[in-house]
Order: sequence, then C-alpha cells, then structure tokens
Amino acid sequence: MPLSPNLMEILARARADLRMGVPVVLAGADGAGMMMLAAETVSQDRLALFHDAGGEGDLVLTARRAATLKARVYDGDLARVAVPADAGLDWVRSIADPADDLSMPMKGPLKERRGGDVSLQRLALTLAKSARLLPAALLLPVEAARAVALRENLTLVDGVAAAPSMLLLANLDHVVSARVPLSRAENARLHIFRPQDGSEEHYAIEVGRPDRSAPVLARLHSACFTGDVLGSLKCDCGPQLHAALGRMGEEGAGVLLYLNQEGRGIGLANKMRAYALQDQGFDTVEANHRLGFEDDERDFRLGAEILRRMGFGSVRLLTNNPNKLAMMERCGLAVTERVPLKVGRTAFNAHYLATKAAKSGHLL
Ligand SMILES: Nc1nc2c(ncn2[C@@H]2O[C@H](COP(=O)(O)OP(=O)(O)OP(=O)(O)O)[C@@H](O)[C@H]2O)c(=O)[nH]1
Ligand SMILES: [Zn+2]
Repeated sequence: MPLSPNLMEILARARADLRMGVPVVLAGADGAGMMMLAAETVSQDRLALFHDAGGEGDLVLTARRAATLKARVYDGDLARVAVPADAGLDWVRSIADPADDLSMPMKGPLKERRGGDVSLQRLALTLAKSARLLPAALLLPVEAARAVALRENLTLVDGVAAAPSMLLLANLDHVVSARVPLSRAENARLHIFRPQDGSEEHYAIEVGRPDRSAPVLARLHSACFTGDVLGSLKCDCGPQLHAALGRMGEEGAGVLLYLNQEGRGIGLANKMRAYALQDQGFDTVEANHRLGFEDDERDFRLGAEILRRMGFGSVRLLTNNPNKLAMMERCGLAVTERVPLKVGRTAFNAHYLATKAAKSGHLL
C-alpha cells in the first residue's frame, strides 16, 4: 500500500487548508489550473498576494447567491465575478456573505465572466461547501499547477479525478460500540461510524435488539446543536430527538441515527448566519438561498448506508418529512410506514414549521 495520500485523503487536506485560509491548487486536464482561496477565510496578506500574481482572478459564487446579488449567471449553477484590482477583504466578504446585504445593497457594478470550461470552478464550490464554509471561492488561473503547488508547498488536487469522486459516498468504518443506558431507553447501545474521507463521525443509537428480518422503528435525526443541546425554541429538534428515543424505549426496540449534518448540511456557523438573516425577516429557505445554499444540503444516502451496515433492510420511519421517505426508498431501503413525530411546537417555531410545510412539503 503506497504511503502517499490518495485522492480522497488529499481532498480532506484541501478542506482543512481552506478552513484555515491556506490556498489549494486545482489542476485541470492540460496541466494548467487554478489557485483557490475560500472567500470566507482568505486573509488580507494572501489577498494581496492574489492581486500581486497579476492574473485575472474571479470570485466564484453559486447561482443562488448570484440571484440575490442580481449578478448574471452564465454557467447554470454558478456565476463568476471578476475581482477588481483594488478589491479588499471588505469587497470579497460583502459579495460572499449576505449579512450586510440589506444595509449595503449596492455591491456593483459587477463584471461577470462567461465562456470556457467551468469544471474547476464547480469543484471549488463543492469543496467550499464540504468544508462547511460559505460557498464562494477566489480563483486565480495558474499556468503550471503542479509547479506552483510544489514551489509554494500547497495541496494539489487533480480536478479531473476529484469532481466525480466527490459525488461518491465515502466508506464508513465502524469504530466502536458500547452500552449507554438512556433515561428514555435504558437498554441502548451507541455505535460510532467514521467516514474514510475525514469528515465528521456519525452515531447510531440502537435500542434493544431489533429483529433484523422485520421493519425497524427508525429515526434519521440530523444534528442540531441549538435544539438538541441548548433546548432552542426556534425549532422542534430537541423534543423530536427525545420523543423518538422515548417511543423506542416504550416499544423496546428501535434505531436512531444521529447524523452530523448540522443545519441541513451547511454546518453550525452557516446555520447561525441563516438565523441572523431570519432575524432580518427572511424565512428558513430564503436564508439558505441568500447564503448561496440549496434548501437542504444533506446527503441521505448516509442514513441508508448505516442502516444497511447494521443489518436493516426496512424501516418504520419516525418523520414528518416525506422527502426522507422518498430518499430512503431511492437508496434501496424499504419504508413500510411513516410514524409521525409531532412534538415541540412553540410560539417561536410556528413560522419555521409553517415554512417547512409550505415550501419543503413537511406534513404538519
Ligand atoms: N439551514 C438551516 N438549518 C436548520 C434550521 N433550523 C433547523 N435546522 C436544521 O435542520 C435539521 C432538522 O433536521 P431533522 O429534524 O432531522 O429533519 P426534518 O427535515 O425537519 O424532518 P423530520 O424528520 O420531520 O424532523 C437539523 O440539521 C437542524 O440543525 C434553519 O433555520 N436553517
Ligand atoms: Zn433544530
């Protein structure tokens, strides 16, 4: 087995670099490529070097973010805005981050770019999202990608091979299992699963010893630090988590997956950005879009895969979200029943739940 990192491991390094504000180099098919910096984490010094390089740098955005900025989109799901020669950090952040959109609506004039292949730009946005950063990237063309990466000691990503590989679900390693008696389900075991791509671990709480040959009472719960841990009244996650475990405790069997897909897959920092936008009057879906995300960025293949690994082939799913049923079926897991989970409604989350019903098809 070679000692050097494979593509998946290089991508994990690239995500860590970007989160720290370190550039990475994306190599194209012809040996040329792009130097990438995440708009959220780029420092003043590195932005200055970006300008000094003298090339034609772009700020790449999702079409969602471009719609809010009224920037023209020529590439379907993404837009490219030329970085003015005198652009400072304030400019970069104000384009990438909608926090001050209302107080500073005039960002332009923006010079959009068009034409040419945008696969490295698309990869850059996927990387920024998977690093749980704002989906916006500074890209500077470089003639010899490998030479630049070597000279500057930067992570070099093979852009051609990376794009399809990022669509794959990483293999999961089962790390450990142990008994954890819970107040709502005393006979519980916690299993830890670790993705081989260096992303967050996910947990399965198995209550009792569910029969693998029958549909299991199951919940796919997405992490919600504010709701699950802090008892936030803005959503219904905490009460749903505890009600689901309670129901499994009463029936004596079940499995709750605690998936670390905080904020419907955008990460806690971005979810808090979305909350700040909600304080400005936008609803949960509009806030995601203004940040440049889709309504829901979760990958539900993960839940299906963990259930399969645990030996389950069919579920009675505790949810109000019909999308989850469809996703499970699409991933080859039979859903024999939807078990509603209507708890935790408060004056603070009535609008949030009504928006989920109106825009995301949740059943009230
Ligand atoms: N982006 C974003 N995420 C949110 C917001 N409020 C809650 N969340 C996240 O939404 C997710 C809720 O997940 P679930 O309760 O598993 O899923 P659901 O789609 O509501 O479906 P149910 O099974 O009916 O609960 C968690 O990851 C929360 O962190 C919000 O305003 N914006
Ligand atoms: Zn929540």
